[in-house]
Amino acid sequence: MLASQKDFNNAVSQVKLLKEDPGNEVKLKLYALYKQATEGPCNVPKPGMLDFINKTKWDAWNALGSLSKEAARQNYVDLVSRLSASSESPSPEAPAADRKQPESDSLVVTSEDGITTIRLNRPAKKNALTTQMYHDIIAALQAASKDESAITVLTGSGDYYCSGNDLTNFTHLPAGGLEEMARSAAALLRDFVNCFIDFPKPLVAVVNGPAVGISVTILGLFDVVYATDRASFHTPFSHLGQSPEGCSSYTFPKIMGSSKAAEMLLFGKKLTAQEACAQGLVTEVFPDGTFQKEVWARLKAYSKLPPNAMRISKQIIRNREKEKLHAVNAEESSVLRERWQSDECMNAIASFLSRKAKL
Ligand SMILES: CCCC/C=C/CC(=O)SCCNC(=O)CCNC(=O)[C@H](O)C(C)(C)COP(=O)(O)OP(=O)(O)OC[C@H]1O[C@@H](n2cnc3c(N)ncnc32)[C@H](O)[C@@H]1OP(=O)(O)O
Repeated sequence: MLASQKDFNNAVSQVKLLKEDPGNEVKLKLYALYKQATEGPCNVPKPGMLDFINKTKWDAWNALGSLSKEAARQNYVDLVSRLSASSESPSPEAPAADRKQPESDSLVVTSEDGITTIRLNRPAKKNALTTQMYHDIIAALQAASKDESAITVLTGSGDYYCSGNDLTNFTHLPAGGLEEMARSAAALLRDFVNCFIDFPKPLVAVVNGPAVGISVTILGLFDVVYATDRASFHTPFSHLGQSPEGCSSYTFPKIMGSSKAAEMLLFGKKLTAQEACAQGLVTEVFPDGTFQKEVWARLKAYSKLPPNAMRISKQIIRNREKEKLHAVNAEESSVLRERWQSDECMNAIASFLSRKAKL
């Protein structure tokens, strides 16, 4: 559930009461989120090079891209709540007191009205997944599986749902070189996907914009996928010298039939939201203008259903598949470990990073 105008007004007042100065970087972030929440995307001319302070503020606001006013309001409220919590002594009554917050601001986890929302929050990079974000999502899913909420949601901030794996992850070579990088990425991938396979509660994807790579493949492991009509679904693995993950080599043919799955997974055919819905990957498509309102109203109603009944029903649906899914995940991760060390893959990533290639 997104923060209300009242929550936002309270957060604005709370900022003035902070006991510690949060520092310039955080203040800049608060400024940008405030402008986005109250005025929408940056729509004023860029200040001149010498107007250093206003240019820095403009850059911060502009970096939020087309993040919706509602999401900016939510991010502002979350940030203020974290700042307030860290400047006060811990209170045992605090609602999410025992939830370990993600290591970085690139993931925002909130719980309200029976719904835990995990929000990818790197809009300037189209919510591309850094190594830290994979770890944070694993931790967030583990916490959500044990918290009080009935439903868990994954969504994105800004105009993209997620542009997939952050391709710069491959540039941070450890001491053991490429081989070690591929080994640890494969282990991380396997742990990450296992969390989706084993997640015990209803898991819903709120796909707020285009989705690429691993953010598309894991949709086959969600219970329900709602998408804006602006969303698209793209798995360009061959273009990147890579191969499918997220159990998609098994779930996609099962969901959409083998030839439609092959067109996506081998040839990288990008689907519109309507096409993805017709092929069963998406549950329902909503007009972008009413997407957030309609989806959250519906989820709020579903979250009132008896949670144990939903868990047990999910268990019956998923249990007979689990062993197979784990085996598929292990195989896909091990094939990718080899792929990531191939010339095809290295050349594709180098091309993207040198700005020669884009999807
Ligand atoms: C450990 C587990 C590993 C699991 C493996 C998973 C496999 C995959 O997920 S494969 C899919 C990988 N993703 C991509 O190949 C997408 C690459 N990005 C693009 O082609 C384009 O950025 C876009 C089509 C998504 C968007 O294009 P658009 O023109 O609208 O925006 P940009 O100016 O390109 O993007 C803004 C900004 O964000 C950076 N960025 C976007 N996506 C990624 C990404 N996946 N990795 C790294 N960086 C990304 C982009 O470079 C721009 O950055 P700058 O503003 O600094 O230039």
